[in-house]
Amino acid sequence: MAETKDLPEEAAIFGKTAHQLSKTGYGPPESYIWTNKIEIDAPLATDIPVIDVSLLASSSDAELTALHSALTKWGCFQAVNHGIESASLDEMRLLITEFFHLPELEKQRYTREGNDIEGYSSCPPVARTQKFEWSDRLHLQVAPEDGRKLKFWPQNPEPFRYKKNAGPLIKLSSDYTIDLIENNFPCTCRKVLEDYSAKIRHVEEQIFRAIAKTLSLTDEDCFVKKMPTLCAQFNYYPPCSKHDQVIGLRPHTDGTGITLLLQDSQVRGLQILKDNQWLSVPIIPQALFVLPGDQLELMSNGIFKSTWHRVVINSEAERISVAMFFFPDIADEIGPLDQLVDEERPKMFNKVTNYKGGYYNYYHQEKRGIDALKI
Ligand SMILES: O=C(O)CCC(=O)C(=O)O
Ligand SMILES: [Fe+2]
Repeated sequence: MAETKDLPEEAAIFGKTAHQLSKTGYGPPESYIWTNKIEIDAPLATDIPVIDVSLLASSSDAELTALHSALTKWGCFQAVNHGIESASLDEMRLLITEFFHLPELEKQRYTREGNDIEGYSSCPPVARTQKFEWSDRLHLQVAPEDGRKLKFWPQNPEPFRYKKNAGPLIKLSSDYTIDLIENNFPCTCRKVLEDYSAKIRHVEEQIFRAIAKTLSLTDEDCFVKKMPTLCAQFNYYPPCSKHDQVIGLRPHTDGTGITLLLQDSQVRGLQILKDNQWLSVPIIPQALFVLPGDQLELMSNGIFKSTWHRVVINSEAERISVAMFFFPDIADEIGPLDQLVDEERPKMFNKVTNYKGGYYNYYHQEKRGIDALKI
């Protein structure tokens, strides 16, 4: 990429998103430059466990053992055979790409307000004490339905569907008409997200039931029942000429029960921290990358740990991802499950309500709120 000049700081940060900055032709402003070295080319974690969700659902002992081992040794896994067709995954990816390529004014209709988590923005809520991240995001609560803030749900990009079974996906505007005729409703961007959310909920339930089984819990639905809240976060990482000096997402663990992540199908960027080393997560286009969050660590009384991860930037190519976050209700008191506390494993954490509410305070400091709950 051509040499870039540095952009004057004030002009650079005033109301601009990472996407806008990437298009100026200047280098990233000072407030985006990280002083510590970022290993762009971290070794590829080729042996991240791959778990077959269909085998979990049929209670295969071998797969349940593999799941338990994946969660304790790696703290993450690639979920395959989860039942969501590749066309749906690609539809979601394309939808997100198209959203972030809408004119800035159009996207700004969905701008996040104040310290609200939901909406479109180039930074998460709460005062920033650290460097900015080279990414833009759209965060939406999907469930419970009565908590949706539809004003943040994009009406654009234009409704679309894709021609399936025709080699590479081709966007066909006429498919919209077909969809209208066949299904008698318009296939809006909202509808695509709703469809995807229903499918991903099903996957989450199968994974959580299997997790309960690996812990020999009496109630297989104990995690499922505790996670009524589903939020979608669409991430957009523009390319950056100084990609080894900026970060897409700072090191963090998710504040969720569990996160089901759809990665970009071509551009890598996600890294996990394993044994104090950053490793790059390979892309399996049809897989969902599963990360246990802080609240699973809490409920499992520390048997499973939330995993540190971050996102690095590519010098030439943009990257997108779709994170589906499953949370407990903020009014629900969350703590270690009784069945997982005994003399050998005494209670490790105090109970908490609204863990999510305090999450970003810790996030900006690269800390975990759960550590403050340790007994
Ligand atoms: O973009 C990615 O691969 C990871 C996104 C992520 O960690 C998040 O949204 O919390
Ligand atoms: Fe994350």
